[in-house]
Formats: sequence, structure tokens, C-alpha cells
Amino acid sequence: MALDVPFSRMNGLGNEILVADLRGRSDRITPAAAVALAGKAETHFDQIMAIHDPRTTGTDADIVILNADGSEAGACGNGTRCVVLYLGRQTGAQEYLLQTRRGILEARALPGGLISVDMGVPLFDWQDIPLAHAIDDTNDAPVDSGPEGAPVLSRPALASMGNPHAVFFIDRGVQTVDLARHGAEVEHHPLFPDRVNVSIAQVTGPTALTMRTFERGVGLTQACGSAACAAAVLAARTGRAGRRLTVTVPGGDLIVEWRDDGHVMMTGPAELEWDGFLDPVTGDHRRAAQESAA
Ligand SMILES: N[C@H](CCC[C@H](N)C(=O)O)C(=O)O
Repeated sequence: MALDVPFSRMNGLGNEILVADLRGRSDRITPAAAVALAGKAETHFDQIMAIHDPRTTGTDADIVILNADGSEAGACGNGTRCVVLYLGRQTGAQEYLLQTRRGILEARALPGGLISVDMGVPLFDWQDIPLAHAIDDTNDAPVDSGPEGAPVLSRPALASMGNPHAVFFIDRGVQTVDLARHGAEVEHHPLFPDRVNVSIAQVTGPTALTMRTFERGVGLTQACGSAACAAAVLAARTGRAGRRLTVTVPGGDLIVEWRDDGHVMMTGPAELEWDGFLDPVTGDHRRAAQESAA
């Protein structure tokens, strides 16, 4: 097998992304290759964004998203901004239509370097998140983590951004809660047949929220764009904040706006680290001879 798939190591607010370019070929990155790449220090990643030839006329590319454990994700906000940066280096274009499992997303490079993605319309029905069964109120789900009778995290609000999210709103302790432990527990709670991305969030003002995320299929990450969207939308939906928020995650800030037409716009940076080539079957890789400047 050959190391013939070009890829770029990028990040979106520290969310570690490999953008792999499989256009013009019919194969895919195997789950085994993803796990192998995730296991090496140099290519350790949270998500691979695999770019394939467009499936729909008028779109620029079809994107397959893989988590570090080789599972597939329906949405990745930070990775989508990285795809725009990747394509923009080649085409110079500012606007893209990218097809994902979640649907066709409109993304745009803004003057000044930030990238904005239309993350679509959030879903709140239990079947859409999805949940194993109906519950009374997806804003107040019967899910706890921690000691019986004195849970550390209790009753999250739920949404799908094309992938499932549970957001625990807490008054303090975003930086101190043991999210590695509680996130792993909630990720596998029986209410979530497809598992769930787990966030803790504190609303710090009518236009500001600070949060951390334990990602399904990955673990703790520096940033999770779709979780930031879910938290912002759920903060507005539960009357905790307005519809345009600065969302602070460990890696930095995202701007999230839940527009009146229901679409969620997410704006933030994307950064190039270096370029290379990978084998989509084994996950072997090498860096390109000429290291790119970020
Ligand atoms: N980091 C991504 C989300 C990945 C979600 C993934 N862990 C899943 O749903 O399985 C983001 O920026 O939106």
C-alpha cells in the first residue's frame, strides 16, 4: 500500500484535526487506519475530516468524519472550518457547500481569517437525538453522574446538532469537575443508544458561556464546535441566555448565533500545522518534505 493520500494536520481552537484528501479515488480511510493514526504522537487527532468527491451537484465535496476510536460522527464544527482552510489554500474561494451526514453545510472564509459555518437546525425530539425511549422533557433529562443521592452532574439538556449532545448547566466548577470520569460514564448511559457527547457549561452573562466537553469516541478535547452550538442553543432554549453567545472552551472562543430562521451559525479560527501523506488502509504516514508555515 502507498502513502498517497495528501493530508494536513490542522486544529480548530486546539481540537486536533487531520484533513485527508481522498478526491479522485473510491477508497475510504479504514477505522483501523484511524486508530493507528490516533495512536501515534505526531498524528494524534480528535477527528479526521476525509474529503471525498461531491455526491450532489453544486456541492464542493462530500465529507466523512471519523473519531479517534474509528467511529463515524455526523457533525464536526471545528473540523468543518479546517476543511474550508484546506480547500481555500487550493482554490482561493471563500464560500463552500460541504455535504456531511448531517446534510449540506454552507461555510465561508471571512475577511480577517475567521471561518463561519452554518451548522444547520438543532433537533430536540427524543427520536432525533436519539434516545432509547421518550422522556418528559429533553431540557431536563433523567441522567445523573456521581454518588447516589449526591450526584456531581444532574439532569442535562439534550440536543442533536447532527450528533448527540448532553449539556449539564452548572453554576460553578466548569474547570474543576472531573469530566474525564463523569463524561465517560454519561457517554455510555443507557438512555443514549448511539452514545453521546457530554459537556458541562456555565452561563456567565446574557451573551457568554464557558464550557468543557468530553467527546463521544474521543474523550476530553480542547474544543468541540458542535457541542458549543448545542450548549448555546440549549442556554437560549432554557431561558438562561440570549441567542448570540461568545462560547469559551479550553482552546479559545467561538461565536455562536442561533438565527431566527432556526439555523446555528458558528464562527471561529482554523490553523494549519503541517502537511503529509498517509496510507488509508494501514494509517502509516510521512510528513511532506517541505514543512508548511502555519
Ligand atoms: N469536535 C467536533 C465534534 C465531534 C463529535 C464527535 N465526537 C461525535 O459526535 O462522535 C466538533 O468540533 O464539532
